[in-house]
Amino acid sequence: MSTTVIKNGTIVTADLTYKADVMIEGGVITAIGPNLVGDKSLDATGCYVMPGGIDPHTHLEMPFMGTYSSDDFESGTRAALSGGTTMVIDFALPAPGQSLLEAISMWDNKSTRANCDYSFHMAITWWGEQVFNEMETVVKDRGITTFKHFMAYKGALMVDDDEMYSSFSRVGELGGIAMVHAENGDVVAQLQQKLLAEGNNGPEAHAFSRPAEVEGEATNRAIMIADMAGTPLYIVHTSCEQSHEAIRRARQKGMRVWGEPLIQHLTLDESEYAHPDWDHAARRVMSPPFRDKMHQDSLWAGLSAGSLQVVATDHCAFTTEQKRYGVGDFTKIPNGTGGLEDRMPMLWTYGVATGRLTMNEFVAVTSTNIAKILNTYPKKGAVLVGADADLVIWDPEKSKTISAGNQQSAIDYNVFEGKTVKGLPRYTLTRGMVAIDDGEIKTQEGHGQFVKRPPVTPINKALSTWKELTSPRKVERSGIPASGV
Ligand SMILES: NC(=O)NCCC(=O)O
Ligand SMILES: [Zn+2]
Ligand SMILES: [Zn+2]
Repeated sequence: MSTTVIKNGTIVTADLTYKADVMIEGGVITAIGPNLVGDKSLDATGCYVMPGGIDPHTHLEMPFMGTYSSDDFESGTRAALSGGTTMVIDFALPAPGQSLLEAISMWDNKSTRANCDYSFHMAITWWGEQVFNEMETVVKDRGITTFKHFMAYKGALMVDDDEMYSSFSRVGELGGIAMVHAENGDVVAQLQQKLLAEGNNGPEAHAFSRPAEVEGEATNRAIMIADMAGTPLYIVHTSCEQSHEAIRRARQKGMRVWGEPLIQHLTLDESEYAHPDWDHAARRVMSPPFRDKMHQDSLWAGLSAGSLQVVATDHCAFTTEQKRYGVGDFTKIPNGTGGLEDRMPMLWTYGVATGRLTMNEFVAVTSTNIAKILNTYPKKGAVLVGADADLVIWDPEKSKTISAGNQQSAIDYNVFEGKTVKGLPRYTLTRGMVAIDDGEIKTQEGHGQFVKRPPVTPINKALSTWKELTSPRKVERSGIPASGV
């Protein structure tokens, strides 16, 4: 088997920065050290050699709001690799009433085209004995250990507290992790109707219908339900201080909860919805909506303080034509934005270059933390001997201005249009294969493999041990008096 050596670079991991070469053979890292010699070499002079990004939140070719998201596993993972991301985790989404296993086989079919490795989360969109039973197969046979619950999208995907508690309890029993889209869907539905009745039907009303309070309330509720059910909880797209505050407070009390801000919420704000061009505003409609500077500062602070752990995209891209389904009624605008290609360069530019994050924190929040949470570390998220050679050779001097005209995503606009980023991949490697070569796309459709993830992480073990130790105990009494009646 031939060997490749990445030469003259500086390795940056979540905890170390040092100069060394990296040897790759058969898709894995086989040596790290000075002066390595291989059959081929990649020059990393002036670059950082980092674990490829892992985006734990994508929706590729997902049926949603009467249409399908426009990036599929081919274009989506091509966009990912182009921006230095080497693994995505997508959501297998059963229609209410549909078998979980049937939904997974639909996702299996779509994902055969992936250019990089991937895994799935399972969405719980309804509850019943069948779901309860199938969850075991999902975890044990399919290696899918994370279960997402939508607290919003009333009448479609939303589950109620009763269903969440039942499902969370089952997730805990199986050694999995519960996830939530935390917004109070009942309140959102009422606000939407009120706004429409008042004639507020433009895309800006989407943001009015989803204030930070609906997110904060739902986040806190999900955390308390998960703690009572004894399962670790991952909050997707944490967008505001109210939600961050609930996560921070719970973590300080020893509860097992993680928060995931998106690159969009960190760098784009609510003024986008006030844009005079309907299309501009509608293209940025997503849930939760973009917030103001106070919320953005809270998210950035959470990443550096460690109260928020992961930066994702929630990549769910719709074309302008699809967004126009909602002309005259903002509730019909398909919710979602793109970001797969831009997450890493945007976070580097607005995070590392501004001093909000160290390079090591950048690696932690784009790759290593989520690899650990999802129990796929150190196969993924690491520069270590034995790890998959999912690597990005990051050139801090390379820059570009983001434009839909030269992006990989299939849609006709980019929410970051016009932003200049400095810090881009010189090479992106997926299991040792060079997929991005100094801007040239060399991806290989179908190269991506499904990554199974074992249940019962160290966090699951610790939580279940603690819950068992502190569970209610019957008081054994010797002399119980006769009943008084
Ligand atoms: N976030 C969003 O608006 N669309 C994708 C589906 C979801 O994650 O809620
Ligand atoms: Zn969501
Ligand atoms: Zn999502």
